[in-house]
Amino acid sequence: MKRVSLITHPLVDHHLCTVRDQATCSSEFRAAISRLSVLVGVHATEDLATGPKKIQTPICEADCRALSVNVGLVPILRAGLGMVEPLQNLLPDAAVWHLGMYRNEETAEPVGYYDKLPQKGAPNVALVLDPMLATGGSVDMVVRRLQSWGVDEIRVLSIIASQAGIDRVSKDFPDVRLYVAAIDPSLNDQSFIVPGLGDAGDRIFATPQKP
Ligand SMILES: O=P(O)(O)OC[C@H]1O[C@H](OP(=O)(O)OP(=O)(O)O)[C@H](O)[C@@H]1O
Ligand SMILES: O=c1cc[nH]c(=O)[nH]1
Ligand SMILES: [Mg+2]
Repeated sequence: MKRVSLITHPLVDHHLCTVRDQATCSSEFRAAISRLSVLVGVHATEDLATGPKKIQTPICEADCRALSVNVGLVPILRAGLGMVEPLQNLLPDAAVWHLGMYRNEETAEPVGYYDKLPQKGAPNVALVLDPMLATGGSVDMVVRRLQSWGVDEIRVLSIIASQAGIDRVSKDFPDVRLYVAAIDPSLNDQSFIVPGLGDAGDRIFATPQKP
């Protein structure tokens, strides 16, 4: 099983230029995040289980295949919201389970602030959505929560990950698969990804970024 998939595609390269560029406005940033999410999402779903399904076409009966697993989308608020619609377009029947989390600015440790997961009804496969995987602390917390909920298989979809974040999540959760459009080499002293793209949540929602 491949644990970390770096999606390589000319369109990934092209749209990464847009999201990295500090001159990109918020609406163009959202559009590029959406396009990148589709490219990552197609790869992250390419081996989902399917089963046979007979379909009556206008001409005759056809032997088709349909998804046989229950897939849930788990965006990490806020920035993960930018990846929901493109993934819903690929998986129109998927439930969306929101988890709210922000990083403490001094410690970069994640702080949970929204979690309404019910007791039961965990999906077979959860696709965790967050454009940025920096220290890996937020994803670590979310994976633990989803495991305690009873999700069988967890896949993390990010646009930009740091090498340190990937190493941390892979070490802590060898069964969790990661799908990313870019792996950046380092973190700065505020635990922002370098070169990265800045604060994804602020750029998606046009809220002022701290210098
Ligand atoms: O890997 P980590 O070090 O945990 O960092 C990544 C997290 O930080 C960002 O969220 P942020 O705290 O900026 O919240 P926001 O999405 O509301 O802007 C980002 O969207 C991830 O959730
Ligand atoms: O580089 C980073 C790190 C965390 N969150 C972001 O939005 N960007
Ligand atoms: Mg943010």
